[in-house]
Amino acid sequence: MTNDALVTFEGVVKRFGSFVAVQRMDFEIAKGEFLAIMGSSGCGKTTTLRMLAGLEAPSEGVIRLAGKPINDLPTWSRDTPMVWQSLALFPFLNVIENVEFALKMRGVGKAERRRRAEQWLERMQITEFAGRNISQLSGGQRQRVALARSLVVEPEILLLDEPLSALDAALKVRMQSVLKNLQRETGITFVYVTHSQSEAFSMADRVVIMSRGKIEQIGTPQEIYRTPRTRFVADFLGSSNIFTGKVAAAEGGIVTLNTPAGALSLASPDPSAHAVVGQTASLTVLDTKTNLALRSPSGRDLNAIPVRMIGEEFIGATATVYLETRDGQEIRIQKSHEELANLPLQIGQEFEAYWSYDDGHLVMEH
Ligand SMILES: Nc1ncnc2c1ncn2[C@@H]1O[C@H](COP(=O)(O)OP(=O)(O)OP(=O)(O)O)[C@@H](O)[C@H]1O
Repeated sequence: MTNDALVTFEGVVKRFGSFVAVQRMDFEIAKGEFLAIMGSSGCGKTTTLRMLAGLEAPSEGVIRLAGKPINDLPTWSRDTPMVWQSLALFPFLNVIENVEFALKMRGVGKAERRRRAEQWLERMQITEFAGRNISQLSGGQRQRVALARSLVVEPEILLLDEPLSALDAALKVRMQSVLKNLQRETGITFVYVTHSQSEAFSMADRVVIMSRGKIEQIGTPQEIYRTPRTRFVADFLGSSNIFTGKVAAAEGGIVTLNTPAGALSLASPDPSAHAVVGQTASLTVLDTKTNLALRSPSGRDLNAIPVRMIGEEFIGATATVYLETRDGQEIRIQKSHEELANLPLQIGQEFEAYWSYDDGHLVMEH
């Protein structure tokens, strides 16, 4: 365990009967870190959080909090305070009483409770609603009351399970910055389960990507986005074009794959890259790094493949152009409107899609 680890999962497995919901997890959460856990439905995110909260006991392995095993310790009897944010607000208490509630349960005196609750209402900019009933609040206001109620006890860890899922898009974005600032200011460790890539990637210091009870990758948003470790991660993020084939050559820092779209190469920055000739691998290239031209571009160290346009989509300042390779694979490019201004974007138009060897990333099949 490293010195700044607040939580460690050591060989943690969770079974429900014969079903394995979480397979051997080994990872650490640093003190003060904002960690997001993502993955498709049913991959074990909530189960992982519930084990951390003490709501489920691991079937195998050890979970440590500040060095001490907590496998069988209920949440309330731990030295390190941890709160579960998704508990519903009490409808029979008003806003400030909801926020005071946890302090009351901890035996904090009336005047002190009120003072601390008021501070948190102010911090969350909900002072004006102090006397209102919960039913008289909007979704975003309720969410802020719930956060104030969780944070007023100054926990060391806050566990959040899809806290923004019920909010509309604009409010979600606002709440993301509220949450991120709050986490930064308080230094409280946040463990945040979400389906939303934009939430995870905009707020978290590190992201865990899970699939079928297993950690596929854990890293900073940048690392995961640029260098997905597995094909699953690249597919799941949906921001790369992926070409799968067999390794045809791997020398001089260049790896070449034979794919149905043609021979494609990439510069492998890691000299010990584990590319083995004959093995199945994928080349991933971000859709923002894939370019489009009418004619095959000249230049060294470029991959170019013939494609035909099959659709386009405009969202805000960027456009996504959908294309099909000669072997029928769909790929995508994402660019600003200016970057595409000189191209005849019409369904059926033939183009060359191209990108630099340096923008390719190798994913070996495991
Ligand atoms: N108490 C339980 N008994 C049996 N199976 C369970 C139990 N709790 C969870 N599971 C199963 O374990 C798997 C992981 O569930 P979990 O709730 O952790 O997934 P999740 O990643 O949070 O999914 P979602 O994103 O849909 O909330 C699922 O297949 C689920 O059906």
